[in-house]
Amino acid sequence: MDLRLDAVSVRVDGTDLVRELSLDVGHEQVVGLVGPNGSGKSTALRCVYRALKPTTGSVWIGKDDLQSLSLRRSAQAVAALTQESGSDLDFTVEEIVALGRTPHLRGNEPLSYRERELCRQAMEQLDITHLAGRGVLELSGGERQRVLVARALVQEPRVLVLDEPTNHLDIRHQIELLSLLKGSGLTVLVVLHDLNLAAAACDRLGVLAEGRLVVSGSPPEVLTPALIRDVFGVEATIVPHPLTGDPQLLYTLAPDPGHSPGRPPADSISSSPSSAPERQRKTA
Ligand SMILES: Nc1ncnc2c1ncn2[C@@H]1O[C@H](COP(=O)(O)OP(=O)(O)OP(=O)(O)O)[C@@H](O)[C@H]1O
Repeated sequence: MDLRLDAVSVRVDGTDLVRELSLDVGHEQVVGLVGPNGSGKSTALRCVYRALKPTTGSVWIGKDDLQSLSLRRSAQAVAALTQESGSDLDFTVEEIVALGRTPHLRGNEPLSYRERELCRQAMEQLDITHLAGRGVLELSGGERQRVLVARALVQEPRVLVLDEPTNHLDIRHQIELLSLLKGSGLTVLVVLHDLNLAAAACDRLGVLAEGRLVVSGSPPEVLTPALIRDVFGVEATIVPHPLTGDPQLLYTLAPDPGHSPGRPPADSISSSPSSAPERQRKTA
């Protein structure tokens, strides 16, 4: 097991944000953490990249209790792409990507040929080579997100954690990023909101609600209409993807009898004499 959360609880100001969360991520597995807003996903991830210390329970990287590692060793072992990552760094893309090697370097040691090659490959994989000389602060949200993923990859971590990495990405780059994670050979714990992409990209899913793990297992085991209803309060029809067999969720927008898109509200229709027959035809 590369990553193990063992009965992790986080209590802040008397409130339990995460409650006795146990979750394993096997070697080279991609595990998705899903759940409603405020269910504790980011808080759980923070315990893995040491931004938070669990109040009780522990996080294991291989055979090591994370808290027993030096900060340098845990920075070598765990790379994180978070909501806060790199928002204040005024460097070029190339420089930011190279920063991923920092935990492995001593002092001002320059990058080796192999490390420079690693940076080049990561930039190519993330489709940012053409941005190499640009300042990150002038990039779009999606471009910056890809730069940060490249930085995490060059870190060559044992475990990669990502908090909503598809934020800001257009659909092509979402698919490319998740395909990359799936085929990367890295051990990955990733928070995702898009359940269809999560089903396609992840070997296993863990579902959080109110800080507790409700269920974990393969996407077809976990993603059932009953679970989606109970946890998200949403009705979903679930069908197998025609090509891959992965479960895919279909939603219907909540009906609003008074107003449908593209039409004025019902009140304004009924107040207009000329629209009365039209309305009768539609309701017949
Ligand atoms: N430092 C803090 N102090 C107090 N409450 C906090 C703190 N950090 C987070 N919370 C609360 O803990 C709960 C879980 O937050 P968290 O960010 O882990 O949820 P999440 O599942 O990642 O949500 P989202 O999907 O909206 O990103 C939320 O109700 C949040 O308001």
